[in-house]
Amino acid sequence: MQFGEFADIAAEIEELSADTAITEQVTRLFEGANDDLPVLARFVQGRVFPAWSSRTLDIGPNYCYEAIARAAGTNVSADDVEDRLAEVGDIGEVAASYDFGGQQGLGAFTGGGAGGDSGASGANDLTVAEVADELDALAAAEGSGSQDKKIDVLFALFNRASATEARYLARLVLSEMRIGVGEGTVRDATADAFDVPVEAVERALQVSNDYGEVARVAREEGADGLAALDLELGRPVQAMLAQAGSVADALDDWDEVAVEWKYDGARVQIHYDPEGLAWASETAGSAAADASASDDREVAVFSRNMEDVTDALPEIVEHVEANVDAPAILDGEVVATEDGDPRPFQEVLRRFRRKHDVAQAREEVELDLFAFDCLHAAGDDLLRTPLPERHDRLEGLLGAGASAGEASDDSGGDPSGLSSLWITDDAEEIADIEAEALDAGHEGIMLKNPDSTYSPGRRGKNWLKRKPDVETLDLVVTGAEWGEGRRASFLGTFLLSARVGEGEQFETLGKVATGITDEELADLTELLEPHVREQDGQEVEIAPEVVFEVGYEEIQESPTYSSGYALRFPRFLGVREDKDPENADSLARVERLADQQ
Ligand SMILES: Nc1ncnc2c1ncn2[C@@H]1O[C@H](COP(=O)(O)OP(=O)(O)OP(=O)(O)O)[C@@H](O)[C@H]1O
Repeated sequence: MQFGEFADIAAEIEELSADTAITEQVTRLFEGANDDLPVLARFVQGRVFPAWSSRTLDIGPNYCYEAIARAAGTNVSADDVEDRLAEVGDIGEVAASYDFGGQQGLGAFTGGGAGGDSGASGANDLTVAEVADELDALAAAEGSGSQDKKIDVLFALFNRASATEARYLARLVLSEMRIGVGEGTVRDATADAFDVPVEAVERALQVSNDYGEVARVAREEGADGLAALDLELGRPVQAMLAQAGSVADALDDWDEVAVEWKYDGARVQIHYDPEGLAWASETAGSAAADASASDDREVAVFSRNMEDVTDALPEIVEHVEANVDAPAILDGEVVATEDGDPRPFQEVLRRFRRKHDVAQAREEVELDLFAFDCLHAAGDDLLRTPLPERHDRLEGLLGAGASAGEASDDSGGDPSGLSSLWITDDAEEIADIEAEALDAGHEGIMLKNPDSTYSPGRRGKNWLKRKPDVETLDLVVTGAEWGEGRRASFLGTFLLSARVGEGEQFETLGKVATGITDEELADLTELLEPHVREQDGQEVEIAPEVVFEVGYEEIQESPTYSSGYALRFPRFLGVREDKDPENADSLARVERLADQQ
């Protein structure tokens, strides 16, 4: 297909606003695409490379302005281009505003690829394939003088472009296509153009992460071909994502909840094959130049954006080589630690970006892996497998540690890098796990549906990150209960009250027993014992003297307590030593908060 034809269709799509009309246009584009289909499926979204690829053009906007200026003529400078951009705000419009062509520089004839032998504009002879090849060559330029080479390639393309072609070329190069075509449009258009179920396209996209390849397979092999596409070791897939949610949501929706620590680090997807990553050797042609598919590595590590960060994380590579004993795709979090305690997650991101002196960076910032999921184990794709089974396979791969359903340990993981998973329907146990995670310096907990499969790229309801408490309450302790067993000498459960009026009266609204460590229990007992007024069996009445800060998920109307309200899932956050009962939260505030929910 001529690039001009693509540019005309892009211009038509840009004029449309209805999603259905846009999908129809993209469908027509795909139907008439011939060999260019994979490239068009990317270009129309503004992508030059497949979604799984780490490749970028790696050309700064200034170099692009420079190439446009050179193609526009001797009296135009990169600064002029930038000034015009500041005025109109769209690089496509700026590029389209110049009359390109006929600039006889070296670059006009040395595109570095297929388009070398044609000169002046107006010839309208740029093809989609040529543009793709030239951009491939541009991305491959590296080393000294590479920016000049890149400018030459771009100049040669602009020099042959009509105004409409230049508009979409410039936007493509700077990743600013913005014609209203997203991933969903391409998925639907692929299904419509080649008469395959949209679910089949969706699944194929999830496993391959390659819009071009999926469109080609849909056309040539139909639904069966799509069903045959599988995960490839070495080719990253999109990570499953989470929504904000509460323990109440989780317990209301599922019989049991799978609970994990929410580690404070950065997401990684690790591909491992002791025989060498298959995707690296199977990809031929331009894809072989891909940074993530260029050698016979055993381990590849990808960031949440599917950037290849393998070289920046040698200790993770070594860890996987030492601990994993079969081909695998692991999902997890890398955490920066110092003496076992997590450091701010920005330190991990800094390590991800590090290209030079990696050995020194490794000395400065220690990294630990917590693998919490597994998409492939020893030849089996596990996307359709429920979470606890995936976790069992993960445990099998890492060969040690805690397993699904086991009681809490105190590390949230083990030295092999396996993250712990607890399955429970007990809100108190969940709160304890959260308190441990927070104590260990992590972000909190993830709540996952134990029946859920792995859905790449989805921010669904099956993974909930527990919302931090929006509000906390400062409440007065007016009673307590002695603990049991090894906690028998400590006060354990604390009755909480809200203030009425100036603090002469208090009304109860809940009991808190979670979020408190053994050490804190001892301190709280010492603090409260002098205020005990009366004792009846295990229960004691306490004079209103001490104020607790308490988190909760919800305030419910309830006849159980004298205030007429009850806190759902209250958690102890600390003693407000700076507050007297007279400045504790009032029942009026509790009522207001309950109304606002
Ligand atoms: N046990 C875990 N399971 C899943 N994700 C976890 C876990 N521990 C830490 N995480 C991190 O939490 C993120 C889940 O939240 P979300 O999908 O909303 O990503 P996000 O947008 O990066 O959010 P956030 O900024 O809250 O981390 C994951 O991407 C991952 O990096």
